Amino acid sequence: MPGVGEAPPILDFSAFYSNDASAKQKLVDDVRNCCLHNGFFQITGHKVPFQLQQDIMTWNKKFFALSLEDKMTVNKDTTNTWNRGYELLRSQILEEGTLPELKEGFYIGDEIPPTHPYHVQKKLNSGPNMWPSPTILPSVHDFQHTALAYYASVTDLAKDILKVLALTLDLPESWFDEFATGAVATMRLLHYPSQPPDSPQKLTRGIGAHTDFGTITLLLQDRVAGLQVFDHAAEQWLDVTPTPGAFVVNLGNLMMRWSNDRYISNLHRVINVSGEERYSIPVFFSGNPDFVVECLPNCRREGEGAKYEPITVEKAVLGGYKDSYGRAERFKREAGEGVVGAGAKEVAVA
Ligand SMILES: O=C(O)CCC(=O)C(=O)O
Ligand SMILES: [Fe+2]
Repeated sequence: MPGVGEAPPILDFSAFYSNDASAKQKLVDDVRNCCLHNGFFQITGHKVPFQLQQDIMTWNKKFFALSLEDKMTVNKDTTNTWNRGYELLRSQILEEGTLPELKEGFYIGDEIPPTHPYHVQKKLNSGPNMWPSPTILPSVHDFQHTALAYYASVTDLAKDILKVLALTLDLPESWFDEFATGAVATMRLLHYPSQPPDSPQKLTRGIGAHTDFGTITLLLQDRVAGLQVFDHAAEQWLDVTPTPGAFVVNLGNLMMRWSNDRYISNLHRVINVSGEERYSIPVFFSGNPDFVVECLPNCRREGEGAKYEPITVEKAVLGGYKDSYGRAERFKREAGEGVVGAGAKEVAVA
């Protein structure tokens, strides 16, 4: 169990792929402890190639180095309704009362053609990606290839983590397989400029304190720190220092609900006061949008009932979307800045 005031531990996930039953059991026990404690852990020893992690991070930097005008050609608010493409700096406020967040993003998901039933039926975040044109980005092919290979590799890892989560609940390893088939997941490339020295410390955020809405999130950090996790026992924010090759894994609100609040979806935030640009890539794994989530076995104490009604993944995730963009828009209107971008939506993917 991570002690009070200790950052999420780094667990060696290779035990999951090994034949060493006691090492595997230790991994399961460690993951369970983290899920009960604050819903955060880190993993090394996974199968996502280090080179692929580096390549996608390089693309993250190259994409945000494009001019604003070029990035706006794939603006997510004007080009589509399924949450793909570029998100402007200061579009979101996840923490009420703070300033619009100092981050810009680029949303990528499974390459879903317009004829796919998910797109036709307007399922959660489902449709074609929004890639910059080759005139803007001559090597866009390599960007697509790298991003989709990374997406596939990380969503495979998410499915393996779900197998471990099943074992933590004394369920068969395959318990989440049906839920994970036809799963929707979204990744976002994120760029956090360094906070200007004159910006008010207490109100400035790269991303405000929030919990994620999906099932699990797998986050890759570049070398610049800034992510913090709230430790309720110690009542303090803990730094999650970047470790090369490691993923930060956290449970989202859907997993907390599914486990009858036994497992924790925890508050986290980013504040970048490093003086350097920060880059990160979260992948939010939601699950099959039509799958019905109802209280998992082994998650009720003696005599305790299910706290929540059964709900589809899609409904749970959409219901969790906060009005953070609306909040940022309102803030800007009230500050007399006018609305940036056309019609930002009242939804957030976090
Ligand atoms: O950039 C990070 O380190 C965290 C991002 C995050 O929490 C989110 O996008 O939900
Ligand atoms: Fe998050």
